[in-house]
Amino acid sequence: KNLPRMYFNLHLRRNARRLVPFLDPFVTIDIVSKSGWRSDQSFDSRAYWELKAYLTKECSRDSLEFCAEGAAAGEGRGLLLSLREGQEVTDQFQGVTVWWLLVPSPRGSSNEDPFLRLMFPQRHQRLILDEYLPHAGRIGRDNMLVTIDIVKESRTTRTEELKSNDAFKEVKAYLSAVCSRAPGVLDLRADGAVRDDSFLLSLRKGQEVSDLFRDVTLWWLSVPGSLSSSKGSLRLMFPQCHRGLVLDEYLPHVRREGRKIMLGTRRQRLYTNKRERSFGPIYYLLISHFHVCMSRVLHARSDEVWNHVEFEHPATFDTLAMHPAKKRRIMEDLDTFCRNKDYYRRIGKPWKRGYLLYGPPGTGKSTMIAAMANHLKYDIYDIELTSVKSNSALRKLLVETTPKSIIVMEDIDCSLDDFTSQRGNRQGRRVKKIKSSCSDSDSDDYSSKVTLSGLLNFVDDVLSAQSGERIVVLTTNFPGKLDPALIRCGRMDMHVEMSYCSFEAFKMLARNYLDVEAHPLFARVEELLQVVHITPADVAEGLLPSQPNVPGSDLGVEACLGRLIEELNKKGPRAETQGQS
Ligand SMILES: Nc1ncnc2c1ncn2[C@@H]1O[C@H](COP(=O)(O)OP(=O)(O)OP(=O)(O)O)[C@@H](O)[C@H]1O
Repeated sequence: KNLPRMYFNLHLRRNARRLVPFLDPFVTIDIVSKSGWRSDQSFDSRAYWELKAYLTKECSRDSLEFCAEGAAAGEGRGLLLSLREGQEVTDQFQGVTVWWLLVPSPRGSSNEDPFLRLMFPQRHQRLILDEYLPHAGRIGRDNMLVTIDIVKESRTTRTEELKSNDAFKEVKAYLSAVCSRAPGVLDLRADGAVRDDSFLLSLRKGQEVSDLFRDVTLWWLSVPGSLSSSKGSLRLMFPQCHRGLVLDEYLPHVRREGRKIMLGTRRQRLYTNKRERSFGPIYYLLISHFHVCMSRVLHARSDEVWNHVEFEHPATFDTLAMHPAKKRRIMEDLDTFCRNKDYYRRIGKPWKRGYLLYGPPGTGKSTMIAAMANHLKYDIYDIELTSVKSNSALRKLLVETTPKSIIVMEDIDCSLDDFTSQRGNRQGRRVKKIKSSCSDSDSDDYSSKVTLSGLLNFVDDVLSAQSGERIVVLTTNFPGKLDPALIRCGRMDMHVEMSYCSFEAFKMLARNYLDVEAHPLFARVEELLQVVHITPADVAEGLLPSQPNVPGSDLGVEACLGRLIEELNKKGPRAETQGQS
């Protein structure tokens, strides 16, 4: 009985559906990936990529099937989910339903990319064209991926040569920390053991890791280098809507943290300037014949103006024997300098500080420099001025120094052209202690043409123009001989006298060398130190225990103190005038 009614209903519904397009027809818009009047002049259609990014964001809520893209093919997991070819999704806008379809490109078409097809009822045409599409474009734009490549090497503006990029090193160090806490990243490289007991983790080529910053997920990808371009890069990817956050906050944060990690794990270095060699006429003849290739060789060599070794001097402010108040003042001065980057910027002063250390030989000037470097974890650049042939060579040396370094010029009174009378007898003695392991320091030619005015210029101009903090230390045995311009306040901000051994300094040396705080013989030593001038170096020599394996034994201590008292008696009060010329 119901059969005719059922048949009638079905028939009615089917025909009614056929009628709908006539009553309420659909509009179809195809958005292609390339546009242009001619096929050979096509260019990427911005609308296509924006709408694709929009669909990625909006449709990922309900859809169950996706295509994952974002990073270039084969370069990792990617960030953006997108529709599969032939897949259809719906979207709602102000109560209106629209259909999106990713249509494969027709066979034989010049454009191989699929295109996006939008369908909606014609009666909503104005709403869709005037409001929905601009709205979708805006959201899509915000979700398009921005990529930033931090390259391993960059070109210097001065010489246009490739130079390692500091930002790359900092990002790599930062990512090392990210990698070590990312549970999903299972294959890591542990390269560059920077301390005896630690490794720097890094991504393998093509590997990705995500990082979370203020609730925003960002992705890093290690991009291999190519023959034509650089040695590779680290690629940062993030949605466009976070551009401000990434550029203004995240990247500076990455560099800051990376620098901290590098500082905590790196080894300090001691740099010494390479000796410049003079060339004879045959060399110049060769140059004229093989100009192009030789100039390349020379150019490659010209950047290597420094030799370096790892800096492992054990001296610290704890082991440095000097009056405690004076020592504290120097340490506070160094700490204040390091902390006050913003202050220096605010008052328009370059972030550098000069220290003049003066005093007789053996009073601890070199030891003080090593203690400063160890305290601040800075590198040392030791400039042997007598091997620097010209003012321009000195400029190059200073330009190549890095931030967080102490630039040292020892025995400055004997090193400049303006002090020629002194040079011969002082050379050879000066570069001895903290860089004894460096092979390139032997020197037999003292024909430096660095002038005082050149030095003043560079300490002021070159170092002031560089970014990052630098400390300049000059040492001398004869402060009275130095040109006042060189040591005036602003160039040498702090003058530190390294004096003969006081009783306070002696007690520190006794504690370090003999492990004793007090002893009956101390009273005699104190008496003698009031009238005898002896350097800490000589005291240290006297205190070296005769039985090094038993530093605390009474016999050892007694014998050492006795030997020192003998030495002091031998020197006698007349020693007061020595070394003070
Ligand atoms: N104040 C000090 N505290 C601890 N050790 C010292 C001190 N002064 C000197 N010494 C010891 O004496 C040795 C020589 O000292 P140092 O080379 O620092 O003196 P200097 O003033 O730089 O001498 P020069 O003017 O000859 O270069 C050091 O290796 C160190 O062991």
